[in-house]
Amino acid sequence: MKPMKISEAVVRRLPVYLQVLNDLHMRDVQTVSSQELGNRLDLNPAQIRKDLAYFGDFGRKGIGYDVTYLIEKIKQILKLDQPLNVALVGAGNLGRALCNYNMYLKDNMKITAVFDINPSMIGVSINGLTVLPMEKLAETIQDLSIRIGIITVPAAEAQNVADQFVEAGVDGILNFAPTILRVQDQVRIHYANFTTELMSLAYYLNEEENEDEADLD
Ligand SMILES: NC(=O)c1ccc[n+]([C@@H]2O[C@H](COP(=O)([O-])OP(=O)(O)OC[C@H]3O[C@@H](n4cnc5c(N)ncnc54)[C@H](O)[C@@H]3O)[C@@H](O)[C@H]2O)c1
Repeated sequence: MKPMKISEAVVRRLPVYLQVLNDLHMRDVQTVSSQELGNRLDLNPAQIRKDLAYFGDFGRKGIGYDVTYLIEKIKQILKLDQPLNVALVGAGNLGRALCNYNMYLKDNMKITAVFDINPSMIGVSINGLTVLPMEKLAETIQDLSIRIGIITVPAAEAQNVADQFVEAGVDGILNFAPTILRVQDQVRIHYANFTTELMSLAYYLNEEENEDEADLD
């Protein structure tokens, strides 16, 4: 059977649901209503019911959703019901911070290999991971069945690293470098950008100030 096509907006909301559900699970909460989820996420409960109804009818009227079941179901949909190995290239300031964080082990995602081009970084241990030379990239990606690559190198090097990731066989790239990457259609690229987020936030702050100024007139 062909997998169901889910809208990008829903795919973006599912990890947010998962975070809240994991938090409830840690606190031994067994069931949650769409109303409670809506309050926590500042989302309309009807939107949440609609999103979750996509995948079957798992809410029970008056009782809500079984937290453990919903976690498992969302993980299945996000394909996080099996380990997702991730490689990172660029063990500099940002790369090291991401390795030290090393994500949500409970969600099956893990940075399993780190690479750098700088000889003085090779062999350095970061949170239990040894920095490997770029020559080992293709082999390691194959051996560890790595599906996603993270790029934390300077912008001028990002395309070169993306090409090496694609050549090595990854299916997705998360790029932190401030540059647009060109890759084959079947490889998906997502961008994470702290600076542009701050810039757009600044616009809204100014807008509020402008409104305040207008109120004073
Ligand atoms: N998206 C964000 O929110 C965000 C935030 C901070 C930094 N950044 C970006 O992340 C990138 C890294 O920033 P940083 O402060 O960690 O830089 P950094 O200089 O500390 O680290 C970069 C690392 O990449 C390595 N490198 C360079 N070229 C390489 C190549 N071809 N192959 C493998 N490794 C290579 C370097 O040896 C170095 O260790 C930059 O592009 C920066 O603009 C993005």
